[in-house]
Amino acid sequence: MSNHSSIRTEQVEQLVSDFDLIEMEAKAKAKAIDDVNKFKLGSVPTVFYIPDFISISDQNTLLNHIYAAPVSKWKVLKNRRLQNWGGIVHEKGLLPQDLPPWLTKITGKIRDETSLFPSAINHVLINEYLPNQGIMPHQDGPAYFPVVAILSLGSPVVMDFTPHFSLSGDTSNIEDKDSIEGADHENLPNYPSFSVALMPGSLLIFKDTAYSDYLHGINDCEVQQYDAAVNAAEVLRHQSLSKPHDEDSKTIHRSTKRVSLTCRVVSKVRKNLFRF
Ligand SMILES: O=C(O)CCC(=O)C(=O)O
Ligand SMILES: [Fe+2]
Repeated sequence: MSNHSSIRTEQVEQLVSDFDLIEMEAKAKAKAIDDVNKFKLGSVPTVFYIPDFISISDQNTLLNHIYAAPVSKWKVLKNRRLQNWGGIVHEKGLLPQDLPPWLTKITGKIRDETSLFPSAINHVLINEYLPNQGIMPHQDGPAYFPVVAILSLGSPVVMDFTPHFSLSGDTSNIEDKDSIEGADHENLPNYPSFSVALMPGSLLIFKDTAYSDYLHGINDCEVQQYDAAVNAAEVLRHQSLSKPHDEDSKTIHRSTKRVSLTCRVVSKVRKNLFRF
């Protein structure tokens, strides 16, 4: 074989292997999308709840890393404590800091197994709540790509979603616009209020309308009703595996701390302090 044709053979082999790789990646992505679609919850686009996303031993390892951080890493707020990882989020973008390996292990798994994020997750907020603490209904800031993944550790809680049209400003898909001027948003059939119970080890992801037209929050009560939760059966399954409970009352007793990891992408990343 001449030199020429062997070079060409190598190029063809390289192309074939590149093509195989692209095909394998596309197949893996399609499979991840198929898999995550099985975990869609409720009627509002789009909420996913993946129970037991990480094992109990991985939950403990994560908690050990979180509590190994220096006390100064905690920012103390009135109703919770939080650690910020990945850098400072400014209006104009992220002043980035590398995530530690114990966090990239989990953010990489979230991205690979869901295929819902456009690029590597580069920001993680860790919130810690005592049993009587919560988070006010809010919408996540505009700096984030509009998909959020929340990994739960420790005590279960109920997260409430309530519609808030004025925040999104996009009412194009609502037929009766006059009706949203009034305060009675919650009765619009396409925008029901709903709750999701967040059990330890689970991953909640929300995007689309659930992200843009809803507020999310956690009540600051030690005892929370979960009968209206769209995944109420999941709580029963989880509780029957652990401790005795009162099935009739459908309540969660928050007996210990809850720790959550809010994982997001800040698309605009600042290269240095003064330029973008
Ligand atoms: O702790 C949670 O589950 C929610 C946290 C949250 O909404 C946020 O950090 O924006
Ligand atoms: Fe939030």
